[in-house]
This record gives sequence, structure tokens and C-alpha cells, in this order.
Amino acid sequence: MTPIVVAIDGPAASGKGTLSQRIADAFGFAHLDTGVLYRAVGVAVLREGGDPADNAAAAKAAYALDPDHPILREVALRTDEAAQAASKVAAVPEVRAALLDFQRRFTQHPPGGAPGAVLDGRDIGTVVCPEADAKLFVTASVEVRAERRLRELRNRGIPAIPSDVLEDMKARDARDSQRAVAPLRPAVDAFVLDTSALDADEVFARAVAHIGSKTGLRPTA
Ligand SMILES: Nc1ncnc2c1ncn2[C@@H]1O[C@H](COP(=O)(O)OP(=O)(O)OP(=O)(O)O)[C@@H](O)[C@H]1O
Ligand SMILES: Nc1ccn([C@@H]2O[C@H](COP(=O)(O)O)[C@@H](O)[C@H]2O)c(=O)n1
Repeated sequence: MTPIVVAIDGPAASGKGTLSQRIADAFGFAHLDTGVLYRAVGVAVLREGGDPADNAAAAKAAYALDPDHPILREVALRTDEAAQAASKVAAVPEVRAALLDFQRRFTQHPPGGAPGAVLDGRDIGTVVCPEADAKLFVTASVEVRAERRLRELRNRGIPAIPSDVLEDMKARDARDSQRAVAPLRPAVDAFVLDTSALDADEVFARAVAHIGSKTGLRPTA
């Protein structure tokens, strides 16, 4: 049977990763955080002493990435340096082409023989899986998102300056939504969920209702 595909897009710290993992657990689907792929490419370029905005260096690192590559599990991918490098390599067309195959293979053959896949990122509903069974675009004001990221960093014991976090988020939003290739935007048929005033449980409930309306499925766990 063809696996069910749920596409969840949105800007940084909107809560799409949290939601995607919960949806995957609830429906017994596999989850792919596609931001990790771009972060891995960005970090690989930095480690080679290269510039993430350099097309050739970024493309080489993207084509070298496979699902078993150990870099995909490194904590170093969660840093702001990795996020900024990711959003630079993400503007390189060859990088996006290389990672497109990786992501589509995941939807066609979800790990563990799962009956479906949840992918979260920036262009899942628009480019990677335009035929997804359900599409959500999770967003929140930039101030709310910066506040969430700040709390998350502090909980991890990482010192952070509020104005820097806000400025970095604005810079990443601008790069992600203004790039020529696969810019961040909701698919025309996406369910847009503004989470600014919603807690994670409310977001989950609304997402489950939407996925149910599109697929007829109910959570199994
Ligand atoms: N609805 C919510 N209300 C409050 N906090 C939330 C909500 N959803 C997620 N969070 C928290 O906000 C932070 C960012 O969430 P998450 O990592 O899921 O966002 P993201 O969109 O995947 O971010 P990124 O693109 O940077 O990986 C986390 O600390 C998470 O626990
Ligand atoms: N489908 C995607 C996913 C991510 N990106 C780029 O990677 C950066 C990091 O992503 P996070 O989800 O981990 O924050 C992000 O800012 C994008 O530039 C992408 O382009 N497409």
C-alpha cells in the first residue's frame, strides 16, 4: 500500500518539529526532520573550512549525505551556527536537488515499514511532497518564536541574549522566505495553524482533526 504522507512546514521555532513527532507517534508513522539534513550539510561545509554560501562546496557535501551518515545524529546540529549555515546552503539549487531524492525515498519507504511518513521543513507541501495526503503550515509571530527559542536555549544551559535571538530569527526568516528556490510559504492547500496563542496540546488537537478530515485516520496511540 502507498504510505500516507503528512507535510508540516513553517518558520523556525514555530513548533513544527514538536508537532510532527507527536503526530508520527500518534499515527504510528515515521518522522523526518528535514531541517537536520540542511544543518548537516552546513556543518559539513564549515568543518571543511568552506563557506556555506559557496555552491560547489555545499553541493559536494549534500551529495555525500546518506541516511546512515553519523553527522545526522550529532548534537552540534542544534546550534545557532548550524542553523545559520543551514539557511545559507539551503539557497543553493544543487543542495536542494540532492536532498530532494533523500526526502522522497523516505516517503516512499518509511523506515521500519511504517504505514506513513511525517516530514517537517520549509518546502514539504510545496516542492518535496506536493501530493501529500495532508498539509499543515505551522506559524507564530516572530516575537513568540524568539521567546520560545530563548526559553529552549536557557533550558539547555546555553546563555543567550534576547535581542540577538530575535535578530537571528528575523535574518533566517528573511533568507528562507526570499530565496529564489523553494522559498518558505504555505502550499495553497495547506491548513494554516497560527500557534502564537496555542499551547502544544491545542496545536496537536487541531492538527489531528485536520489530518482526520483529509485521510479518515484516527490516532492509534
Ligand atoms: N505551541 C507551543 N507553545 C509553546 N511552546 C512551544 C509550542 N510548540 C513548541 N514549543 C516549544 O518551542 C520550541 C521550538 O519548537 P520546535 O523545535 O518544535 O520548533 P521548530 O519549528 O521545529 O523549530 P526549528 O525549525 O528551529 O527546528 C521548543 O522548545 C518547543 O518545546
Ligand atoms: N525543508 C527544509 C528544511 C530546512 N531548510 C533550511 O534549513 C534551516 C534549518 O532548518 P530547521 O527546521 O532545523 O530550523 C532552515 O532555516 C532552512 O533554511 C530548508 O530550506 N528546507
